[in-house]
Amino acid sequence: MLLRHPALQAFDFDAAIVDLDGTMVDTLGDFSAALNGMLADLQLPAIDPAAIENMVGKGSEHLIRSVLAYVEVADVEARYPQAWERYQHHYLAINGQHATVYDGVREGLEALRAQGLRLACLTNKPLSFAQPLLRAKGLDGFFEWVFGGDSFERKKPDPLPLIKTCEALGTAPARTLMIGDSSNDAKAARAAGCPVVLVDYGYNHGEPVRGVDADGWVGSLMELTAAVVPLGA
Ligand SMILES: O=C(O)COP(=O)(O)O
Ligand SMILES: [Mg+2]
Repeated sequence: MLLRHPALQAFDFDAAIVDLDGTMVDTLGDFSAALNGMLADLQLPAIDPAAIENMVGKGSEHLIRSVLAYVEVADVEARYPQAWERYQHHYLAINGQHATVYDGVREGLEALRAQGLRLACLTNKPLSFAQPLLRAKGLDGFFEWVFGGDSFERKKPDPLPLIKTCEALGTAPARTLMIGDSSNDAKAARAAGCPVVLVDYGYNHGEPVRGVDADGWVGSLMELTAAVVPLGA
């Protein structure tokens, strides 16, 4: 664990905004099942989860376009509408079945709530995927707000979704901690003026997460809070 922001060391925040894929839930199995279902329907070759991992993080539209390009579709835009329709069909059918909550997430969220922090979930996933996933994993009750990649005009790494989430929470960005797993979360947080801490186990486009401009890195949400919250005290 490395925390280099004074507010992180004192853990002096009013709220936290938590990313979903790669931070709270390992959804690579879901992505793989839905994308390979889509590819089979389009009579295209299958893709390996290891290749998918590097494409996750910028929302479903970007993911589908990246996968179509990866399997060497000649005209990605021509195939895109059918691909998106098939992807949605498969994703909603399997949502959560091949996904697991990372160790320390539940305990970490409980500790953040015990500190009196307001919590929101902000993901680039479509809201219609995110809400049932959080419910299926028993994580929905932690959050006052859940926003998806289609909740606002622009997605992370644009700061707009973070600014809008702070507005919904009624908290100042400087007192609202972003907890994520990728450069999208960190860039959005920097531009919005939120401190940002990254977990070191998620999806960061195949790049080392410690190379991202952030205020700290942790091995789990529990580790983040255990250092600062006297549990049981
Ligand atoms: O669906 C994605 O692209 C990733 O979503 P995330 O913002 O929860 O990491
Ligand atoms: Mg993520």
